[in-house]
Amino acid sequence: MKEIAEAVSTRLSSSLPAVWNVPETLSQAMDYSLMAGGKRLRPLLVVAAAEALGGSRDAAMPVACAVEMVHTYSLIHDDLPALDNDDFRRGKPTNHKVFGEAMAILAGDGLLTHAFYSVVQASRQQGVSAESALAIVEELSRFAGPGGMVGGQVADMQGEQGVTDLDQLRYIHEHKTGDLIVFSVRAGGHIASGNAEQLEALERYGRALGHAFQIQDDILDLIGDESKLGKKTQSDVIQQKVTYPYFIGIEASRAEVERLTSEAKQALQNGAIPNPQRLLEIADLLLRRDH
Ligand SMILES: CC(C)=CCC/C(C)=C/CC/C(C)=C/COP(=O)(O)OP(=O)(O)O
Ligand SMILES: O=P(O)(O)OP(=O)(O)O
Ligand SMILES: [Mg+2]
Ligand SMILES: [Mg+2]
Repeated sequence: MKEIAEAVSTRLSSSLPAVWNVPETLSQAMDYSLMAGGKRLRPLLVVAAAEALGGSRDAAMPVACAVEMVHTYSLIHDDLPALDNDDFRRGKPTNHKVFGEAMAILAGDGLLTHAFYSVVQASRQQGVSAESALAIVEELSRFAGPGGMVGGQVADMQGEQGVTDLDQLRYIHEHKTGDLIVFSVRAGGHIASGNAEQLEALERYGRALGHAFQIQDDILDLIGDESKLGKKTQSDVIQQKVTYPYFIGIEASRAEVERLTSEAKQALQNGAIPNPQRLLEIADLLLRRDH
């Protein structure tokens, strides 16, 4: 897993073609957050899902980088004063604290658009079929866009201002966090030309994993270690956010993370996925994560 994360970092750090003459500050701002020490979970899921179906790591790499670009843009914008107004992320000052708000907005815009360029490179450089690339572009727009992550972020923001019930909270989790995780595993499936049954199994895995992941994120915001997390805890309490622990308490939230983790693993065990081992390990790893 470390090896994959390193390969992703290497490719990400050289992903803007030199001939484009990108303004120096813009590429620095994009690089700053791309290289700030993320866990590379989503790229790992793209690669692991592709390999679980016998696809190649090289073919998965441009799409793995694309999802990390979208994820990174979302964190830069999430931290802006107009949204969560956070000063630290991954132990470092947030993008707007270093480059200013205007440049942070534009660095996010640059990452989002460049992600689609990177998906196309899977086809141009790695021989992923044009049809698979088209499916991946379609799903990236859907899962990251208004019907996906952006919609979830809007619901999250509106939830801060009004009443949220458990159903609405599930909607927020499903979209703001779950959809990019579902995208990641489905994209890996497309790279390996998976069939409908395989894509469905990967989606069910990703759905349960994404939900578990956000509940764990909310637990860590309450009781995690700031030095491990690299950001201030208690931000949900301060912003009066309604979270799983708020509704059902920490112990029940933990139990829910465990239940969802086994649900995720179960989804891979009906024989549709030939090599599910790494995906199963990732699920267990996330269950135990402390940052
Ligand atoms: C449109 C918009 C602004 C959307 C923002 C959506 C948003 C902030 C969702 C939160 C997702 C989440 C739990 C991130 C932490 O990921 P992680 O623990 O994998 O982070 P890492 O990359 O630092 O490891
Ligand atoms: O800042 P994060 O990554 O913990 O996400 P959220 O804003 O969804 O709490
Ligand atoms: Mg937020
Ligand atoms: Mg935030």
